[in-house]
Parts: sequence; structure tokens; C-alpha cells
Amino acid sequence: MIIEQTNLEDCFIITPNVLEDDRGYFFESFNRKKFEDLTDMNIDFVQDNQSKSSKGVLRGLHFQKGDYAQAKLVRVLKGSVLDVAVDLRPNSKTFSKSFSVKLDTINNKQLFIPRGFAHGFLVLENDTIFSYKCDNYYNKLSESGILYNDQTLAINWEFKEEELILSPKDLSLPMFNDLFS
Ligand SMILES: Cc1cn([C@H]2C[C@H](O)[C@@H](COP(=O)(O)OP(=O)(O)O[C@H]3O[C@H](C)C(=O)[C@H](O)[C@H]3O)O2)c(=O)[nH]c1=O
Repeated sequence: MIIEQTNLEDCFIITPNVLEDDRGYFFESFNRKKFEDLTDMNIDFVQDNQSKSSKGVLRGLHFQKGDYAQAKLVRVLKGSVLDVAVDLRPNSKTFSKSFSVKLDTINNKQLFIPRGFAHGFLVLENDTIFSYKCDNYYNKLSESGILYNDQTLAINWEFKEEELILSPKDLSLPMFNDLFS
């Protein structure tokens, strides 16, 4: 397992050690001890999620507020995404900054997104399956988010605006300045 720092504090790229043989491959998709040893963080994931999406789907930017904030370890089981994390921790040196990385089944990369971040992803291939671990349970009343094309965050999704597919909920998310001004 290789851990790479990103430009955001406490947000890491994790690349598993893929063991190939003439049958195919094997890798440990998560190993708590190795994760904690390498990141110096304690983590206790309690919920796994999975979603399937068509090319052009953009899910996010989402986060849960307060006591229900979630850290996530995200990866792709099939297809590929542009994954985006945004630091929304007001006291962080990287507050309001974002990080993007392509996750797919070629690079097998995963992104660890700590509590206090917003998360979203743009699907780059049809029938992409996205899977992630959360260290806190889903709490509908604590859900919040920021509109994907918020001008303060200025995230480059690298995709034609007219080809994006978002849920009505995501299209009605607030702007960054509505939440943090
Ligand atoms: C997140 C979640 C949702 N749901 C239910 C609520 C809806 O009936 C249905 C779809 O929910 P939603 O449209 O919020 O799903 P996504 O747009 O994929 O949301 C996720 O996408 C972004 C990128 C994330 O990082 C979050 O984990 C999460 O917000 O699943 C549950 O039952 N449990 C859950 O943990």
C-alpha cells in the first residue's frame, strides 16, 4: 500500500499493492492496521456504500454536518470517475481548496477524504460502479452540500456542462458563500 499526500491536509491517495499471477490479480482493498500505521490516523469505518452511474453523472458535492460528519475511503469497482474533495474545515490551512484525481480499475487508486470535507465525483464511463467506506452512519437530517459549479470553489470538472446529469437535489444545493460567508 502506498500513501501519497495531496494539496489538502489529511486527504490522501492510497494505491494498493496489486499481486498478479497467471489467474489474474489480488490486492487488499483495505487493511486497517496498514492504513493507521501509514497515515498515523485512527479510523473505524462503520458503513459501506455502492452506487452505479452512467457517463456524465455528477454526484455531489455532499457532506454531512456536525456529529454526523463522515470520513470516506472511496474507489471504483468498475469504470472510472473524476473524484473531487473540498476542504470545508474553517481552521484548515487549505480551507475552501479542492483536490481532484481520476480513480479507475487501471490505477486502482483510492482517495481518503477526512471528516469536514465535501465530496463529489463525475462519472467518465457508462455503468461505473463506485464503492466507499464511511466512518459514520448516514443521517438524512445532517445532509448538506455545495453546488457543483460554485464559482468560489471553481472546480474544473473537465466535462461539457450540457452533458452533465445531476439529481434535482444536487441542482438545488447552496453556494459556498451561502454556507461560509
Ligand atoms: C448517502 C446515502 C443515501 N441513501 C439513500 C438516500 C436516497 O434515497 C438514495 C440516494 O441518495 P443520494 O441521491 O444522496 O445518493 P448520492 O448522490 O450517491 O450521494 C452520495 O454521493 C456523494 C458523492 C457522497 O460522497 C455521499 O456519500 C452521498 O451523498 O440513497 C442511503 O440510504 N444511505 C446513504 O448513506
